[in-house]
Amino acid sequence: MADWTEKYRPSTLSEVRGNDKARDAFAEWARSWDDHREAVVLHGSPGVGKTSAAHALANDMGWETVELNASDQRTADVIERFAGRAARNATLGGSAAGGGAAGGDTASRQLVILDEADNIHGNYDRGGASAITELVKESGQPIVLIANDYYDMSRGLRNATQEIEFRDVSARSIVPVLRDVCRKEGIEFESDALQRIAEGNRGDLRGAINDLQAATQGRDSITVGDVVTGDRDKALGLFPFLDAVLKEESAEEALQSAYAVDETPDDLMRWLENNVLDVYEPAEAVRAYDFLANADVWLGRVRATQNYSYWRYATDNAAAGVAAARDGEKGGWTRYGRPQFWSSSDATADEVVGKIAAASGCSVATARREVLPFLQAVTHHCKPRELTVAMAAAYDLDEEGVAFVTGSGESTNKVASIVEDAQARRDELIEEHADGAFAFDGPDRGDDEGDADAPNGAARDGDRDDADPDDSETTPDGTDRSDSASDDDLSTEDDDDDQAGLTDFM
Ligand SMILES: Nc1ncnc2c1ncn2[C@@H]1O[C@H](COP(=O)(O)OP(=O)(O)OP(=O)(O)O)[C@@H](O)[C@H]1O
Repeated sequence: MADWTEKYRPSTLSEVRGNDKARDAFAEWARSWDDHREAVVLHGSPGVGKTSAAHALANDMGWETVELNASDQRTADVIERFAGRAARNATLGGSAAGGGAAGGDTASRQLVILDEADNIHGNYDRGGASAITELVKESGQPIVLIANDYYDMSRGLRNATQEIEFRDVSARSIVPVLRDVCRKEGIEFESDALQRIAEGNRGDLRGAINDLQAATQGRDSITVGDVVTGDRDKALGLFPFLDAVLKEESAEEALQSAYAVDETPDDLMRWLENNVLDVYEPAEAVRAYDFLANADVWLGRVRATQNYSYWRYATDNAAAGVAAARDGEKGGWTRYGRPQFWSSSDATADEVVGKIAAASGCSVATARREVLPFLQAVTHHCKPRELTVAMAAAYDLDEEGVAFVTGSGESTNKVASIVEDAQARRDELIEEHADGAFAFDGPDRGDDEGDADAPNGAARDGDRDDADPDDSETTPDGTDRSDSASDDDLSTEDDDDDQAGLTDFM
């Protein structure tokens, strides 16, 4: 069966739902492009229609499109060819003259769509952030950059572009889309079923269409009872629980909420662990991680003894403890992330802690209890990226390992590119230190005191690997130093955006 999200992808901007203001601003950007000639960034959560809007706009304008992954090393070359200086006075797509800066034949323009603009990096990629920034500035063709996290983009790139935010699509806007799809597919529906799907997807229209397709597979009607009671529904019950613990309730109330959720303490702990950093201030998070570590100890005892009465101590720590770690109540809305390391967690965890222990010269138990939680905290969701690369290189982690430690999706480009860079980094170091130092530990950089203070080999390696931009002066790796110096997009200031207080951990 065809994928409905593709089948029903909007073909014109007017079909893009739920972001009217953004849509109008985007159309205006295109209409006035000749006057400003700036690229634009569309940013917002996954599945809210950014990429669809870009294609729909091109369609409305009669422009061709070329879609590239911004983090791909080859992208800078491709843009240079299509839209860089060389293309300023030429028309893309083969016609002889007209489009771009030189001519008035706007219909012959080519819209360059750069996906994953928040995932470009400058240190290891030749075609990294600064190359893209230069090309974006000089482009002879309109460029749309797509990003989930605007502030993950380099400052240089942000300064060189206009910005339009796509907000999460409200359930009110999602329901009519689902209704249209049902009508076109000849499916009878109960409105409440569509409403439930819309609410369950918290702003993600793509997710809602996927759920509708899954729930109606092989049938010609849908009722509330048919709405999937699988994973997504379970997560629904968890969101209020996460709000209760991380934002609203006292320790005692949070404990009662934990008993009311139909999940094991292991799962509750993973959900909390995966989301606490998105809500708590650093000092609160430190306290919360202490409680989560205690909960983990009790869960270990349950596993070892099969005595399930210990579960309550795990829950006490995970729910009441984490709630008690918070200073007062919190407001706002948080997009809670599902722990990604669900099924493979045990085998992967064993492999990862084994590698950490081997590389750091500590015991597996210490690696599991002390080093792993530390790494999970400082590379949460792969941020900061450089530190995550350094960690993956230090422990030779594969994609599964990086996903496990960081809580990011294993199949994402982000994780794949981190593993790729880590491998390149290992290769570089092996080459550099081939003179008798195949071990990953590189030459002493002359700050033995710092190393001696580091809690273990892991922190030392991460430190040495240029993870902290402030260290660039003392890093022995000349190549990297000059790279980052010439890369104005990775300014220390920028990195500091994400790394406040990081050095405290190291
Ligand atoms: N605002 C919207 N209006 C109509 N359809 C939408 C909208 N947002 C998403 N969709 C549906 O979801 C699918 C995926 O959306 P799209 O790829 O544009 O999202 P995105 O915001 O670019 O997500 P990502 O950041 O993951 O690339 C589309 O093909 C379309 O079927």
